[in-house]
Amino acid sequence: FNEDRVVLHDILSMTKDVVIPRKDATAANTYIVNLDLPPMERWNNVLEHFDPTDITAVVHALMDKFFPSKLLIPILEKIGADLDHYISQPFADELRGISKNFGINLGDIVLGNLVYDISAFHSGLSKACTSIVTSDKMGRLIHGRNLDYVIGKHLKPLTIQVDYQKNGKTLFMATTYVGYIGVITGSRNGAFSVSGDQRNTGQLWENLLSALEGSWPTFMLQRMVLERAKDYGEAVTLLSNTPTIAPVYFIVGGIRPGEGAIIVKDQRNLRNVTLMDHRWYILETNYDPWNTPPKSDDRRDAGIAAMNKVGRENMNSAELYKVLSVPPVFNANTTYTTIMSAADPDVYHTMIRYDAPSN
Ligand SMILES: CCCCCCCCCCCCCCCC(=O)NCCO
Repeated sequence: FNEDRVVLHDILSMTKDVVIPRKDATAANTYIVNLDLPPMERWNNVLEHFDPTDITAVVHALMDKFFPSKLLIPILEKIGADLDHYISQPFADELRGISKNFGINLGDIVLGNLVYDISAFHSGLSKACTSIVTSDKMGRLIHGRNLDYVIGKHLKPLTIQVDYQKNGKTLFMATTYVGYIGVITGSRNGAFSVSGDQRNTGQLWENLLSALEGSWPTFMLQRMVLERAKDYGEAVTLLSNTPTIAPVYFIVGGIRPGEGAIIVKDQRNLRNVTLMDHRWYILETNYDPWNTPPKSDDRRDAGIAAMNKVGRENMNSAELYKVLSVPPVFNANTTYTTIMSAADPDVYHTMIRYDAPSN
């Protein structure tokens, strides 16, 4: 019966008049995280709306993907539970709080939060993600990103916006998956926006050495910078000069014309910074700006073509969303699209891409 269904689906797809119904993209809900609360309590307000077993399922699915040997999982969980060696405060206690208050294995929650740092190195694993900082006709900067990742079917229902507050006021906005306390996408009002794209270079042992030397878990650094940096310049300096466990591309947008940067990082050191300057947009996927992307995964040229087709005169949040919806920039692994502008908090918007093309 299942085989028949697959065949029928294929035939219908080939018939031009028949439209296969697809799910629609859905706006992500926003939850407040109060940074004035003790770290152990900060995430209660979020986690109480979700089923903790969904978070454990995500971690196990990720481990299955990256470390297929089941024997490794309890060992990795044990290493993860020893978190004070590689995670500083308040992050260590936030993770303890999530574990204790919601009955999630501490090793699991730690591993889930370090999955980027133990999987971003030179490997044949699939990659995808696109970040764009662009100016519109008026010179206002808008920052858009697609977060593409494996196991999207588990991650989409856990996609949320977080309003990080201090003294009852928003300090910065972020988009994340429930249980993931680092920031991969975020914007600090009146200051800067930032997104991280995966960079697969170097070897796993370099990540491990970097962790032993006390480097930052990559996306906890992004969150720290959103909490501490007062403006675009300070953000670029901190993101460029702080050692991370894994290599990464940090894409930063500011609030003034020309304030855009692609920061290329090795495990410990800064590799290169490309500034926006007089260009009207910058675009990064998962390849070094000075290299040609592989033919098998050229989201860069597809994105550039889509941006140029819109043109600076017509660029706005809706058009940027459309650019991020052009295949293969938009692909089977796209979990969410966020559009943000540090100059205007009302722009911040995340759509969960239930409408992504299937594999
Ligand atoms: C306990 C937490 C559960 C959720 C874990 C989710 C982990 C998500 C890690 C995402 C890392 C994103 C990297 C940047 C996006 C990108 O470039 N993707 C291409 C690689 O596939």
